[in-house]
Amino acid sequence: MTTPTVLLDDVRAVYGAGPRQVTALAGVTVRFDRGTFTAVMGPSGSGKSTLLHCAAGLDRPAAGTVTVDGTRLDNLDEDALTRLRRDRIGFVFQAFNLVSTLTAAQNVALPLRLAGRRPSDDDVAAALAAVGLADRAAHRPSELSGGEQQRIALARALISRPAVVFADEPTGALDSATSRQVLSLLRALVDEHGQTVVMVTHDPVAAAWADRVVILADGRIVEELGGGAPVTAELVAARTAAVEARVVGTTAAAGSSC
Ligand SMILES: Nc1ncnc2c1ncn2[C@@H]1O[C@H](COP(=O)(O)OP(=O)(O)OP(=O)(O)O)[C@@H](O)[C@H]1O
Repeated sequence: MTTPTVLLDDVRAVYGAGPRQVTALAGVTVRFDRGTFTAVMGPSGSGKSTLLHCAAGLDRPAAGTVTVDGTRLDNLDEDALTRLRRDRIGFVFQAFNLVSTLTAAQNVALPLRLAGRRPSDDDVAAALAAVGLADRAAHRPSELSGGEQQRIALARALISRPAVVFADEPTGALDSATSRQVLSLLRALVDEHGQTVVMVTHDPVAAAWADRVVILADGRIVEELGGGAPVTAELVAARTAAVEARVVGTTAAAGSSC
């Protein structure tokens, strides 16, 4: 059996306290194996971002354990957790992707420099070329489009080779051609470099690039697609719509009993 790159074991996450407490994850157990590409889907509010944040060590779960690359995150203090995130985890998040004062090349080199390893200019140039941005090396993030910024984040993941890349709606703001570019780069991280990718998305077409789709509802995994069988956009759309209908049905039934 392969060792999971990321393992969540009965993870619970809550926000707030008292009557306003919200259970965002109600006991999630899931593994992401090395060299696999998983899409995480589910209705709005189902816990997708919370799952990603817990798995990436950005939030600490209320209960349960998260293991990344063999290290249990609950055993780490904040400094060790920061180092693990920097060294072993790649982020393709729209909110905190790139450092605005650094050029594209400097942003690509940043995680390795912080880890005390200085990538050569050639390595940085090769990573930028791989994402089609060789001619943008000296640009700052504000001088790049949203899609180009996402690709810079991917170039960073190419050069620092983290154990796992977490992507939160990486194609949410992109046109379909740029989306395809970003998704094929994520696919290449898995197929050509044996890396592990976990991507939250609402888009069945994006999810169809993954090997496996995990569907959340109300903080629980309610369905998994893939695992050998092909994941098509049509199948993903049908299954996510069915889950959504069940959630809406449950909410309507709960509402009508008040
Ligand atoms: N900071 C917070 N404070 C209180 N509740 C929160 C907070 N963040 C998320 N929640 C709640 O936790 C639940 C899960 O939220 P989460 O953001 O993980 O869902 P999501 O599936 O990513 O949603 P979306 O698709 O809309 O981004 C929701 O009910 C949400 O309202």
